[in-house]
Amino acid sequence: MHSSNAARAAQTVHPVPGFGSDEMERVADQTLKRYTFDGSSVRKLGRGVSIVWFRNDLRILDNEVLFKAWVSSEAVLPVYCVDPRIFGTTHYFGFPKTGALRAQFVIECLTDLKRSLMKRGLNLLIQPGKPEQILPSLAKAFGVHTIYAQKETCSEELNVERRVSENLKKVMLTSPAKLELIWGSTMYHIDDLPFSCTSLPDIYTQFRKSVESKSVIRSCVKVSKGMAFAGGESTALSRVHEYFWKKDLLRTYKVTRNGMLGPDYSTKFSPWLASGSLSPCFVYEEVKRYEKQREENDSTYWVLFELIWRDYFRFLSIKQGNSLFHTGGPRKVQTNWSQNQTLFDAWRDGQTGYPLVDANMKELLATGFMSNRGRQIVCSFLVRDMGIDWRMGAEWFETCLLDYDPCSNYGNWTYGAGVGNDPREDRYFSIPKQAQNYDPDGEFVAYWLPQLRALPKEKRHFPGMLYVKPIVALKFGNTKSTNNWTMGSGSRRTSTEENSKWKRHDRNRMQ
Ligand SMILES: Cc1cc2nc3c(=O)[nH]c(=O)nc-3n(C[C@H](O)[C@H](O)[C@H](O)COP(=O)(O)OP(=O)(O)OC[C@H]3O[C@@H](n4cnc5c(N)ncnc54)[C@H](O)[C@@H]3O)c2cc1C
Ligand SMILES: Nc1ncnc2c1ncn2[C@@H]1O[C@H](COP(=O)(O)OP(=O)(O)OP(=O)(O)O)[C@@H](O)[C@H]1O
Repeated sequence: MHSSNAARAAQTVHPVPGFGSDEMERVADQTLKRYTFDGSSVRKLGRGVSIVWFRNDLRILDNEVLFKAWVSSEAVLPVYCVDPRIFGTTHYFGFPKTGALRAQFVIECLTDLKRSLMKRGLNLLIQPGKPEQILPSLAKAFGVHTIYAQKETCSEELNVERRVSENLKKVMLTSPAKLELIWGSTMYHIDDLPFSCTSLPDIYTQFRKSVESKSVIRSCVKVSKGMAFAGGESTALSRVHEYFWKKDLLRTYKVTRNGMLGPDYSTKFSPWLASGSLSPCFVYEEVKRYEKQREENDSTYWVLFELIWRDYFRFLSIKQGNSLFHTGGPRKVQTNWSQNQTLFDAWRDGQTGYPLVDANMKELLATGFMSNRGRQIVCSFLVRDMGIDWRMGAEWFETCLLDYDPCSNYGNWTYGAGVGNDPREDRYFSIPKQAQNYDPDGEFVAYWLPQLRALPKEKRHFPGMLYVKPIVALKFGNTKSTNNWTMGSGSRRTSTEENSKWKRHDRNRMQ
């Protein structure tokens, strides 16, 4: 981002959570106190040294990896590897694999984690390099018996896990350290699913109903005072406190969640969930506590409903393997996507001529975040109105999103592109309808495109000559293309799209 843009963005973004550092620390300490016990009920049988390899689980609260390491050894070495591959490029289109904003967010997570660990007499070794090189040599140097880490599911991460194991055997010939991978990251534990991941239902609703009726969400793992961890996830815990308790927004989540502007229409938990600074089981327990103490309604349930989507995409990544990243998706749908660079650049830079799309893309660039509504709109616009290869959009999201997670990102993109596992998904988001329903006064677009603020509200979404010319015509709209781009050049058509009328596409409401 240019520095002038950055300065402008800094003035227009809301801090989430909106707490000062004192309040944040108080909330984090109080929350962790509730999740702390004296350790007397856990027998610490372990001997020797173990490594905790932190990956996407940058927290203390409800961290089973940390807990297992603690009970199974006398000394614990926490390590985070700054893998140079995450600063490489995305697979097909060569975007930066990690955009600057997510890199900054992860640095903040690490700083906080290190600070909390140090408060309690542990340290976090943050080492640049590949895990398969760093971990075996540390394991050898310290005579480590086990490396504990959270299990991942996508091939890049699985390859790293495999290489770590292989190198442990090479480097420690006589008694190699074990790599013990522990499930985490979802609300429903993989071992508690009523089916194996290979027979995961292809329809979300079937998955949800089945886990809701047959599985139980495990209690959070309690941290121990003896182990003396606390507070690394201060901002995450503060945000939960702020959203649920202080601002009392959980009560109305279901009616506000489709908003796009400001910090409070939705929880904004996703960056912390993705980096693992926040446990979804902790969020579940907080929802239950809120329901007991304040109110139980559709909104309180709906946060869990959304978290079950998150779980679903994680489990799907196991079932689908690399087909999740392939152009035809898990259903191997044959489509002639365009990779027209001019169209793609206009989308990426927020220069399409459609303020609703452009404002969302500017928000993504400036903040690393975009609302769920916005993501669905820009995804539909890219794949349906522009006919561009959905993987270009997905890889750009991979670069930019603070909450980037391969399963949720590629899972949602395959759905949006109509190549996901649910054959009923074929969704077109009409820009005029979305604008009318979700930004009727043009407040969102005027926020990110200040030049539109001077216009009357009803003109902000279709400012005509006063704004960038629309780069393509809408498939089901009445806006004329101004650069002679026609449906044939780079657009894709499927018979279902041609036949479908605009319908309400809120996936969640449809089910
Ligand atoms: C094209 C596209 C790409 C996406 N990429 C990602 C991604 O890389 N990482 C990511 O975490 N989410 C992704 N999402 C899902 C969703 O947009 C974000 O999780 C949500 O906007 C985050 O804001 P929030 O925390 O305020 O959500 P809330 O509305 O407050 O929801 C609470 C939590 O539920 C989960 N959740 C909500 N919606 C979804 C969903 N559709 N799929 C999976 N989990 C969901 C998230 O963990 C979220 O934090 C994507 C959605 C689309 C349409
Ligand atoms: N965590 C991840 N984040 C992003 N992409 C991932 C992740 N894990 C795996 N992938 C992607 O999955 C794909 C790997 O699948 P596969 O091994 O079939 O690829 P490939 O043979 O290189 O792909 P293709 O045959 O399509 O060129 C790659 O696109 C890889 O980048």
